[in-house]
Amino acid sequence: MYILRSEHSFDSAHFLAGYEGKCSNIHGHRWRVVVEVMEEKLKSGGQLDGMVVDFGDLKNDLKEIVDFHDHKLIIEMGTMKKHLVELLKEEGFKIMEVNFRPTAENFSKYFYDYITQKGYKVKRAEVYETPTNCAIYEGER
Ligand SMILES: Nc1nc2c(c(=O)[nH]1)N=C([C@H](O)[C@H](O)COP(=O)(O)OP(=O)(O)OP(=O)(O)O)CN2
Ligand SMILES: [Zn+2]
Repeated sequence: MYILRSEHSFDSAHFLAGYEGKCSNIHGHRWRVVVEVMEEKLKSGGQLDGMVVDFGDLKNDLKEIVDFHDHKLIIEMGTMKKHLVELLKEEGFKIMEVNFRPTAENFSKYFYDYITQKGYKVKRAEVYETPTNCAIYEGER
């Protein structure tokens, strides 16, 4: 099995509604997203000869989704008063509402699913909240 690894990072704020402790407050991370894609066989012939996929394509696809989250406040839908969210948006703050609790675990599956849907055979996606804390999602294959 051949495995390629690519990574990209984004800076964003979040909070964990219902969490007791400092993470219930809005705070930020430099989120590091690492994905691995795999293939049993390398491409044969042409531009992609001897490759799993072109690193450039994987890098661009990962960057596109990761950059979309950069410098935003990411909140779980329904966990902040609607009018407060609207006011913040009116003030020009970038708020991104997601349908999951924004934990490293949920983000790892979220990025796994996105890259899979882009057509890659994804082995795993890792999301680092801090340099030493990381969640991993691996598909069942
Ligand atoms: N299993 C998980 N546990 C926690 C998650 C998570 O996504 N999955 N997230 C958080 C918070 O987002 C928090 O920001 C992380 O805090 P902490 O582990 O305390 O990390 P710090 O490096 O900021 O801690 P210091 O002690 O301040 O250095 C919590 N748990
Ligand atoms: Zn956090």
